[in-house]
Amino acid sequence: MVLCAMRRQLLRSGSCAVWARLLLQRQSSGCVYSSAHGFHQEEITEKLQAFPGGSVDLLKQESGIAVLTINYPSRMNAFSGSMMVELEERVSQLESWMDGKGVIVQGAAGTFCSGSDLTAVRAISNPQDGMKMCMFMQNALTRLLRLPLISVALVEGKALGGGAELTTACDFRLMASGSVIQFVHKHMGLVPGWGGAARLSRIVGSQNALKLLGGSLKVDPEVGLQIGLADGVLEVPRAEEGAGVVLQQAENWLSHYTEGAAPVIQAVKKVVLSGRELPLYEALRTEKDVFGTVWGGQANLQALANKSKHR
Ligand SMILES: CCCC(=O)SCCNC(=O)CCNC(=O)[C@H](O)C(C)(C)COP(=O)(O)OP(=O)(O)OC[C@H]1O[C@@H](n2cnc3c(N)ncnc32)[C@H](O)[C@@H]1OP(=O)(O)O
Repeated sequence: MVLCAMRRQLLRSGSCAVWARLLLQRQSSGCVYSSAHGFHQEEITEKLQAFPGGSVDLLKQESGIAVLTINYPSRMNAFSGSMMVELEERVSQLESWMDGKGVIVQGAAGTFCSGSDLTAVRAISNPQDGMKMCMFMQNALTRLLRLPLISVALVEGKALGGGAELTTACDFRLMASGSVIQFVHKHMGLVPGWGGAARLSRIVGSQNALKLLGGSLKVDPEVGLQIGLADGVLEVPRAEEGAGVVLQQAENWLSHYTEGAAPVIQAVKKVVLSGRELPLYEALRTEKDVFGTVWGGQANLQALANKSKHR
C-alpha cells in the first residue's frame, strides 16, 4: 500500500528513475513475493506446519561462520513442511547476525538433502497449495542467497530435486568425494520451483542448465568442477570419514574468504550481490553507498595505521 502510494506520487512528479531505484533496492534486500502476489505468509506457514518432522538447526560460531544443518536423516534430509518454516526462521536469524561473516549449509548424517518430503508433496499436490509452497520456498531461498554472508553448500552424499535447488541458493558449492547433485524434477513430472532453474542458469549458463534439467544428469564432483557448478572438491580419506572431518575442511576453505572484520566481509558480499542482481547504473550507486559504510571505518583506519604492504 505504502509503496503503491509512493509510486503514484513519484510518477506524478515524473521521478520514474527514483521509483525504479526504490523498487530495485526493495528487490535486492527482501522477498520475491508479497500479498500483492496473493502470497500470505501466515496462511502458508500454518498449512506447512501440518506436515511435521525433522528440523533445520543453526549453530552460530565465534569464528563468524555459522552452520545450518538440514536434519531429517530417516528421510535422507527431505524437507517436511515444518522444516520449510524453520528454514525461513533460521534465515531471519542470520539476517540479524551482526558479527556473521559466512554460513555453511549441510545435511545431517553424511548426505545433503533429497528435496521435498514426498509425503507432504502428495498431500498438497493441488495447484493452489503447490503455488503457495513454491512462493514460500522462493522467498526463503532468495533471502538465503541475499544474506550479507558468504555462503557455501557442503554437498556430501546426495542433493536431489529441491536439495539440488538449495545448493544453488549459496554463493559456493563444495562437493565431497562420492557426492552427487541431480535435478531429478523431470523424472517427477516437474521443473524446479524453488528458484533452482533461474539460479542454475546463472551459475553454469543456460546450455549446461538445459542439459542438467533436460537430462536429469547426475553431477559428480569432476563434472561439477568442469561446468562450474562445484567450486571445490573435498577429498576425504576413507579412514577419516564422518566425525565432522568434511565440515572442518569446508570451514577451512571458507575461512580464506571470511578472514577480516565482519563489516568488511559483509560489505564484500553486498557489492558482489548488487553487481550480480542490479543493472550497472544501480549496482554502481549501491557500491558507492556500501563503500561509504567501510571508508574511515575501524578496519580501514587500522590498516592505514599499520601502513599495510601487499607484497
Ligand atoms: C520443488 C521440489 C521438488 C522435489 O524435491 S521432489 C522430490 C525429489 N526427491 C526424490 O524424489 C527423492 C526420492 N528418494 C530417492 O530417490 C531415494 O530414497 C534416495 C534419496 C536416492 C536414497 O536412496 P537409498 O539410499 O536407497 O535409501 P532409501 O530409498 O531406502 O531412503 C531412505 C528412506 O528415506 C526416505 N526418503 C528418501 N527421500 C525422500 C523424500 N524426498 N521424501 C520422503 N521420504 C524420502 C525413503 O522413503 C526411505 O524411507 P523408508 O526407510 O522406506 O521409510
